[in-house]
Amino acid sequence: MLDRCICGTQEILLVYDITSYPMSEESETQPLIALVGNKIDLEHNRTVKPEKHLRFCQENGFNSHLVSAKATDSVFLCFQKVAAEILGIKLNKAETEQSQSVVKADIVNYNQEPMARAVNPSRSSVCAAG
Ligand SMILES: Nc1nc2c(ncn2[C@@H]2O[C@H](COP(=O)(O)OP(=O)(O)OP(=O)(O)O)[C@@H](O)[C@H]2O)c(=O)[nH]1
Repeated sequence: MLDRCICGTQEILLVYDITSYPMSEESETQPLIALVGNKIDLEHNRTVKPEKHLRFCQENGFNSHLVSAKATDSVFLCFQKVAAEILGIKLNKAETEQSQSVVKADIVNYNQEPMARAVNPSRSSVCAAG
């Protein structure tokens, strides 16, 4: 996957500070790495299969996140999970659901449809969910 991210590149320079010894050999903890798949609002245009995303995470020991930077709810949840993992906190269901917006829709009873329209003609009574 990395080769795809840097396609068209002929060389990559890794620059470090010769006056500061790399911390990785002295530090006992390694940073957590997560793979974040963006644009999940464009599921119909998906070209990276979910299995491939998950396999890559499993093979490399990465955490997995799927977000849409456009529909920002999932981005907040992603950062919430990352922060919880760093702090060693286990998020409960209520905590993970609080950042996900609830979509509300009217329930249509077609048998009473004419009456419902007469009572509240300005409200739409049709809902389409994708
Ligand atoms: N639908 C959708 N569009 C997105 C999302 N995130 C970014 N985009 C759009 O994708 C385009 C590229 O976004 P950038 O923020 O410029 O990302 P980038 O990595 O610099 O993109 P490139 O320069 O194309 O590699 C923009 O038109 C964004 O509006 C998303 O979650 N959903």
